[in-house]
Amino acid sequence: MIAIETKQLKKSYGASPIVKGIDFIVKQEEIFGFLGRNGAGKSTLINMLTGIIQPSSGTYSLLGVKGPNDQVKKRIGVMPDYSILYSSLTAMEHLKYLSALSGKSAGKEWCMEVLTFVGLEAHARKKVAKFSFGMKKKLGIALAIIHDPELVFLDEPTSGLDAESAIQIQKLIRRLRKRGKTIFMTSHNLAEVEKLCTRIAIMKEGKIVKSGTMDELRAFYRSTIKVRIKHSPVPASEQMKLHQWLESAGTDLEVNDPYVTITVKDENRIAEIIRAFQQCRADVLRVEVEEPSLEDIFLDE
Ligand SMILES: Nc1ncnc2c1ncn2[C@@H]1O[C@H](COP(=O)(O)OP(=O)(O)OP(=O)(O)O)[C@@H](O)[C@H]1O
Repeated sequence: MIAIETKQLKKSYGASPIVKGIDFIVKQEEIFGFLGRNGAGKSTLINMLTGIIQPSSGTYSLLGVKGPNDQVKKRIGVMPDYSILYSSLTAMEHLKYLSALSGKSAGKEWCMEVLTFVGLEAHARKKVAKFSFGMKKKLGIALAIIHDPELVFLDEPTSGLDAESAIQIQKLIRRLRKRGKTIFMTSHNLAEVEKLCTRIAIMKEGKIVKSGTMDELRAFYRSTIKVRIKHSPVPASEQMKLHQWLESAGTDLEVNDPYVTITVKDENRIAEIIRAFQQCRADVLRVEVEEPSLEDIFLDE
């Protein structure tokens, strides 16, 4: 079954478009990561999918049901912002009271099982006032799964955490998947989604600029090769011809004598470029090839 499907989902505030027509599909039991910088529109998207805000246009469905839909809401879990936690309540009280509020009161045993799952079993009776930030995030995940949902939304589950706590949360997310849950998470940490997610979408300024498995994204980026060539002077009579040829051979052409920089999609092009210089009676003195990292491309996109 398809866990999430959106079609041209949009959200504007006044005249400002924030999410600009998003189409994607998340299959069941995936950990799908939405990666984007601050302000890309990730939280706005999650808030639309979880029914907190209404889309301006477009449609979405969750677990095969067109949203927003109260019945399907019971089958999804949303990690709350830690600021909604009550400092005077214990972890156990949070689970009991908040599950009662949502209409399906959780028993003590089940609450304990969920707290054990997130690693808070020893802190069940501790007041949240005494919780570290990482413990609050774990309690947030516990609250998201207390009603045993099929699909779990986690908005920046590890942001602000130290490395060790982030790893604990990442392990927790993997274990959720092993239990058959579908996870939709946002992050601005490329290394994190690379380790954790089965597929990712890169979001920039309200649009998806690329999506796929990490292997697919890497393959795409590997096919982008930046070549820098140092050459001997090109005879004036040949310069125009060479320039025109180079323009057709790749993109981002920069000519800065004695260097030419060009981006090509296929490494066979490099040999052709060298031959083109020779045919124009110039020698290639040096070739430097740079394959950009995913991080470079992501930041440049
Ligand atoms: N209620 C609102 N009214 C007006 N603008 C808003 C509102 N909510 C969000 N925005 C704007 O929408 C843009 C996207 O915000 P959003 O929180 O979705 O981004 P994000 O990718 O989740 O970023 P972050 O990682 O910082 O949370 C921002 O420019 C934000 O100021």
